[in-house]
Amino acid sequence: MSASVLPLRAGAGLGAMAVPDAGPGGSVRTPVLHAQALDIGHGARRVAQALDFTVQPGEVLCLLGANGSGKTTLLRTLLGLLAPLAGSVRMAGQDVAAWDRAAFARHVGYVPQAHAGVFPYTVLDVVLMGRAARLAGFATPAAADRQRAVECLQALGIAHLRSRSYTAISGGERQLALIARALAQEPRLLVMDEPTASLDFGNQIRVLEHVARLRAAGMAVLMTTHQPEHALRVADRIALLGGGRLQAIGAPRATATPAALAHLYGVSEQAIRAGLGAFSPDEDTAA
Ligand SMILES: Nc1ncnc2c1ncn2[C@@H]1O[C@H](COP(=O)(O)OP(=O)(O)OP(=O)(O)O)[C@@H](O)[C@H]1O
Repeated sequence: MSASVLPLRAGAGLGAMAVPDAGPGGSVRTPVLHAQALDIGHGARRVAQALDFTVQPGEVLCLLGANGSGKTTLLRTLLGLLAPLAGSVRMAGQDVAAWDRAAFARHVGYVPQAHAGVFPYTVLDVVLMGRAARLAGFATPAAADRQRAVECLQALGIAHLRSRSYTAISGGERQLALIARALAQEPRLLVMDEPTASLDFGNQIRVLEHVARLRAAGMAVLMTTHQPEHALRVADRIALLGGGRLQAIGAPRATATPAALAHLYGVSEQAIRAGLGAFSPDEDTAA
């Protein structure tokens, strides 16, 4: 993968109705995302309730939770794809439901869990779709957009796949293509649902390294993962979702303690420590 950081454009979101909020360091900034008293679920079925948290500019927030705890339901609610059962979601200070969808697509990029896809677009075409949010009306992508899409493919180490059909590449390659597509949007906030789930060890590390670079370039990232060691590696803050509540949110090593993870996943602390190995947080030195 290229070591280059994809530059972000300033002012991609809406600044109107911005609500200052205390971030992880206690500083007052306008959150990229702010969930307040949020209840989530499907139809009448409540999956989690009373969720309160922010994502700050340039912050990586990792969401951990057991299977079925509601991580995907939460992400889909934050993105306006599911209606909140109660409470609100604000992006850059404005309620998600009130955003113009084109402006929203410039503010937020979404990397869903990789799916097979139906239409045999080339990988480059799939990534170019990420540029659509930045094109006026029905304008077709310009050479600069194609160049940008290729740069995103290069950044994820899959430029060699550009002419291949999206339906005829592996699940891990599709995952990387979806990340490249979201990067091509140049969003202020990147929301990723288990981005490393189907990747080999090398690509998992590359994606985590890329998350760190995006953060350094000022992009906020909200991602779910089933691997606490990944969260401990890249997160500024970790949130634990379980039992229908946000059980904790805060600094990685103070939040994802063996005791908290044992409670979250329903296994022993000893098993957690063994599973985390060198990543096991030392609670005596937790920040
Ligand atoms: N479309 C749906 N309709 C009704 N219930 C759903 C729907 N999708 C998910 N659920 C239920 O909502 C709950 C939360 O599911 P969700 O997919 O958000 O969990 P998750 O934490 O992302 O799980 P995993 O880690 O297994 O991906 C589960 O009980 C699930 O069965």
